[in-house]
Amino acid sequence: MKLGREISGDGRFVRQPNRFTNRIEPDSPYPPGPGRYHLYASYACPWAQRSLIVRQLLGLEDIIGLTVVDPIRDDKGWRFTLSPGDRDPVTGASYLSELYHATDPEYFGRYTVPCIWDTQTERLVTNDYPQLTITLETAFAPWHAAGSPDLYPSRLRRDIDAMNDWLYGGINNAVYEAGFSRNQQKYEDAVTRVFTTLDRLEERLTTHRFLHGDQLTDSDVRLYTTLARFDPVYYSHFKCSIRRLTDYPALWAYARDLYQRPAFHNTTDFDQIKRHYFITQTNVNPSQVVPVGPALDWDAPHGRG
Ligand SMILES: N[C@@H](CCC(=O)N[C@@H](CS)C(=O)NCC(=O)O)C(=O)O
Repeated sequence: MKLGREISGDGRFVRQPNRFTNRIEPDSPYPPGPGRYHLYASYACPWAQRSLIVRQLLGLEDIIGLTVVDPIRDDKGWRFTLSPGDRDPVTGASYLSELYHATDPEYFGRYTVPCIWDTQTERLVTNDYPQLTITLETAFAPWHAAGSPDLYPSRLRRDIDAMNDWLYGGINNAVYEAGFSRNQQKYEDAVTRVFTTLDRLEERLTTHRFLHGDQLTDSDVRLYTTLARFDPVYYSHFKCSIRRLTDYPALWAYARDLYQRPAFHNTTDFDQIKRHYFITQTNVNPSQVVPVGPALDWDAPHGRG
């Protein structure tokens, strides 16, 4: 993978900015509505799985289309080899990069999931993954299924935003900083931050069912996609190996509590996750050998009510 531009002079991984940041919102060039927008995602990717979970939790499957990319990227990036004829049924493209170049012929960064395509203008609207779940939770509210959870309730928005920022720096992106670091000290800084964050989360989830109390929110979705990958991938591949998720009783039970809900379970594919990281990230795993374990019982009773 092409990380060259994202490794700073001191060996630190600094993630590229999101290139497409238009918003789907009422009274804008991209108003929300059924059938117009199409999501491109990978089951392997934690940033993309957030949108997959939220789309299912809110019952938006018939409102926003979906194409899932092959978990294994080649040197031209994400491929549509899971779709009939190896082509995206919506655009006819073979590679996700074709959508990026159709939107901006000068685009030179990595071609990332998740992203949203507008079938009317035939352009990418956004690959701004932190905003994407919020958009599904707010702009698409008129199309949420009856009885679906309010993942971004007005009274908690400030707390959710603050928690999400803290999760990003402390764990969601910190595992990547540890894994992609080319400098011992920067790696140690990142890995220490990961485990300080997990220790604090363990304390919080010992007394709270979810991050913000009794109600499942957007923050839980963001934490879950990192926890699901922790023992199978980040522990070994990204060298986040001080402790395992399963060494934290409250966090491990919390992760199972979420996993056992259909929207989380249906979008968690451990095989695709492991094959993606271990085969595609040859900068970290040149042999491309995929580990067999770990054997984890995600279906064990969580005991959290
Ligand atoms: N959009 C963000 C985050 C999303 C992201 O990194 N997605 C990964 C998969 S987890 C991706 O699509 N990577 C493509 C690549 O590295 O070529 C970014 O630009 O870093």
